[in-house]
Amino acid sequence: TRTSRPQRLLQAVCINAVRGNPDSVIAAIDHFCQNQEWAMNVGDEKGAILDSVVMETSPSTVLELGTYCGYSAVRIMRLLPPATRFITLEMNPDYAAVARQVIQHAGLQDKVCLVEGKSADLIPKMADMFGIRTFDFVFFDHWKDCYLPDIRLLEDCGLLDQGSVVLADNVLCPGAPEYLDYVRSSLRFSSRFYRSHLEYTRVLDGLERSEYLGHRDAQRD
Ligand SMILES: Cc1ncnc2c1ncn2[C@@H]1O[C@H](/C=C/CNC(=O)c2cc(-c3ccc(F)cc3)cc(O)c2O)C[C@H]1O
Ligand SMILES: [Mg+2]
Repeated sequence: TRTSRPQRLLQAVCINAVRGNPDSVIAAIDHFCQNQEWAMNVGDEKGAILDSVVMETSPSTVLELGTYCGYSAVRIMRLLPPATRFITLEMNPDYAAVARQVIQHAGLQDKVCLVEGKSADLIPKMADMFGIRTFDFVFFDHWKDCYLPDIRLLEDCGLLDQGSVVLADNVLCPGAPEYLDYVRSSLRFSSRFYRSHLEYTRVLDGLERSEYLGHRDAQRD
């Protein structure tokens, strides 16, 4: 049977990227998506914003929802020290298999914990499974209608602390309107929008950075 797009993306990494060099893995994926086949990686333009938010947060614990091919896992972990706890969740076993190999090619397999399963099932188990109390940084890049239920779930499970940062991809395209309304109206978050473009295109998109302010009540009227 034909290979899948993620498998062809992995092939491009194996051929064009230098083993153990995360920047060459990122460049190989961006080149493949710009010149061969579009794929839903956060990409280089929004990736640069992701990099800056990660660096200013300098998190010790990181959670990513929606690994896909591992592009953002490599982007995030290439910036952080080996002691950082990085957990990424992926429900599709075929995508997870590709992501493991992309992450391995980057030489980051010892820093990344890829867990297969659905975020709603796994988030409540994070504390027990990994001994993690709270996440300093969370990257949302999974199904867009899961953004709102999952940020509520993270709050309910006590996995956000004062100062925790949640960065969400695609808040304009494909869009996450209910999620945006929630984080922008909640007194428990301080949010700001980073205007950018849909990966590898000129279509408008952006990232929303929401900082958790602590356990407060009430909704902004
Ligand atoms: C709930 C849950 N738990 C664990 N993994 C989950 C999950 N929901 C999705 N996932 C995994 O994340 C990945 C899914 C990501 C969803 N991302 C998207 O749908 C997505 C779509 C576009 C896009 C924009 C314009 C267009 F014309 C076409 C597409 C661009 C992007 O950057 C995206 O992230 C793969 C999936 O298995
Ligand atoms: Mg995305």
